[in-house]
Amino acid sequence: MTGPGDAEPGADRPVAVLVGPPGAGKTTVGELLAEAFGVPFRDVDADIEALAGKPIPEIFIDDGEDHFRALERESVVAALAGFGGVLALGGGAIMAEETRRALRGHRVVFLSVELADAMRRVGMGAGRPLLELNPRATMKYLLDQRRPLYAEVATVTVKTDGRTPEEVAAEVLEQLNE
Ligand SMILES: Nc1ncnc2c1ncn2[C@@H]1O[C@H](COP(=O)(O)OP(=O)(O)OP(=O)(O)O)[C@@H](O)[C@H]1O
Ligand SMILES: O=C(O)C1=C[C@@H](O)[C@@H](O)[C@H](O)C1
Ligand SMILES: [Mg+2]
Repeated sequence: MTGPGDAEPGADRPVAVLVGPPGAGKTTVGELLAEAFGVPFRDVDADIEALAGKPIPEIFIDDGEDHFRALERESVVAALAGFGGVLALGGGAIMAEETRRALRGHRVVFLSVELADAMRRVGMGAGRPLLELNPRATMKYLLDQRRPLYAEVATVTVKTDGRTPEEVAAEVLEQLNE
């Protein structure tokens, strides 16, 4: 059994790791879950920006996606080993086999979202370099390509379509308690 009362703020592994596509609500729901658990929230996208000293779109422009993915793999491994709160991964982190392997043994929550809600939430993809061009077709491609990988790493899956962040967070807590 797990639950808010069982969270260990000083622990060196995340209470839960959130994965899912852009617009799934990893950051929004992650913050709500951290509050419920009484632990800090951390977003690997923010760790990467701190490591690179610049925002994600600039990393893509200046250094390319391969360099971004290398920083991402490094940041995920560091966070999994040394952070005791709720951790959100970037939408594409699970593309790396190394990262999928590193997630084994962790409580991994897949926040799923289908095309219509994902598009409504990310709009024209501002601040998300992969979605800058043809956002709807790109999102469809990303969802189709990644769905099996999110499912592979997940210990819990929660559908987010048509639900508020609060409803999603409540179901995550319920499923983590089962
Ligand atoms: N369940 C929801 N219902 C409606 N809107 C939502 C929901 N979850 C998140 N949103 C909204 O969708 C947008 C994207 O959410 P958020 O940034 O949390 O997604 P994300 O999974 O962290 O995306 P990214 O991978 O790009 O970081 C935000 O404006 C947020 O307020
Ligand atoms: O879906 C993706 O590949 C990405 C999602 C974001 O969280 C960022 O990690 C970055 O924009 C790449
Ligand atoms: Mg986010």
